Amino acid sequence: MPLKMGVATVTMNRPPVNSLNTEHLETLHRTFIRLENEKCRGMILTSSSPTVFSAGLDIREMYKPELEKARKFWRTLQDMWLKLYSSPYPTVAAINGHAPAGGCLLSLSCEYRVIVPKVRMGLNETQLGIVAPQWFQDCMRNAIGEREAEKALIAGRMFSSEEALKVGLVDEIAQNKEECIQKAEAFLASQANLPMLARKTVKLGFRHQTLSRLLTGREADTKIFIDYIFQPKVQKGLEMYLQSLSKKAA
Ligand SMILES: CCCCCCCCCCCC/C=C/CC(=O)SCCNC(=O)CCNC(=O)[C@H](O)C(C)(C)COP(=O)(O)OP(=O)(O)OC[C@H]1O[C@@H](n2cnc3c(N)ncnc32)[C@H](O)[C@@H]1OP(=O)(O)O
Repeated sequence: MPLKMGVATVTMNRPPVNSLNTEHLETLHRTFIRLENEKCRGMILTSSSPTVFSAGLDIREMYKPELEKARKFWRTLQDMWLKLYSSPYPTVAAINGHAPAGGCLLSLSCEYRVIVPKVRMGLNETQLGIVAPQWFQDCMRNAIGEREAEKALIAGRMFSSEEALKVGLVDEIAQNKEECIQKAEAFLASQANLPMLARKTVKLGFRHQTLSRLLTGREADTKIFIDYIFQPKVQKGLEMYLQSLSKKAA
């Protein structure tokens, strides 16, 4: 996590696809706490993979899990997201590869998004026969508005880079990762002279409702997740999806 002029670049590096397991989520959470403590002036979130930003939640964490491990997984995801979404410093996602589901959530939790061409992003859960949790949905709604979010979530739509720009899911398209980082740095530079306290107060004002909804209902949210994934039909669906992903690799 190099810090240049107080700006940190956080590069996710969990090959092959930066899927989010408990350990990876803990690392991200610790990183966001550290950046806050070190009074970081801005953060760029990106990936070391040339083709994938993040494949979202690690499906193996939800397939035939032990109860306590599944609870810990979900609470760690909540912790990581609460820290990122409420960060006092400006945040940019440099989306240098595909960003389905939880990968899309990570980018939606940043304030500004730059994407490279020919990749896809979106909350595709419906297409997998699972449901994007309420706070995932809220993040999409906050980014693109009620009507477009409803259409996208019902369909589990994956947007191309160009479609994402058109609907406002991302702010800019860059030609490659290098330009993506340059544009991310330019956004952070544009924020640098704003009074930090005023800036973060306005940001939290906009995000307060979405944050409170999860903060006040964390246990209920965890219970919904546990009850949902332990259903036999959901487990069957996850099994088939995992098989289809590894068949693709064979
Ligand atoms: C409103 C009220 C609601 C109430 C109800 C709520 C209830 C809650 C329900 C539960 C919520 C669950 C939320 C889930 C969110 C998620 O994030 S689910 C994850 C969704 N992710 C995906 O669908 C992405 C799947 N992956 C891909 O599409 C592709 O891998 C890729 C486009 C990202 C990259 O493609 P490519 O580079 O060609 O790599 P692959 O060959 O496909 O994969 C390599 C390797 O990685 C494995 N893998 C891929 N993705 C994942 C993953 N997400 N988890 C685990 N593993 C993954 C893949 O199997 C390959 O493994 P092997 O090499 O075969 O071992």
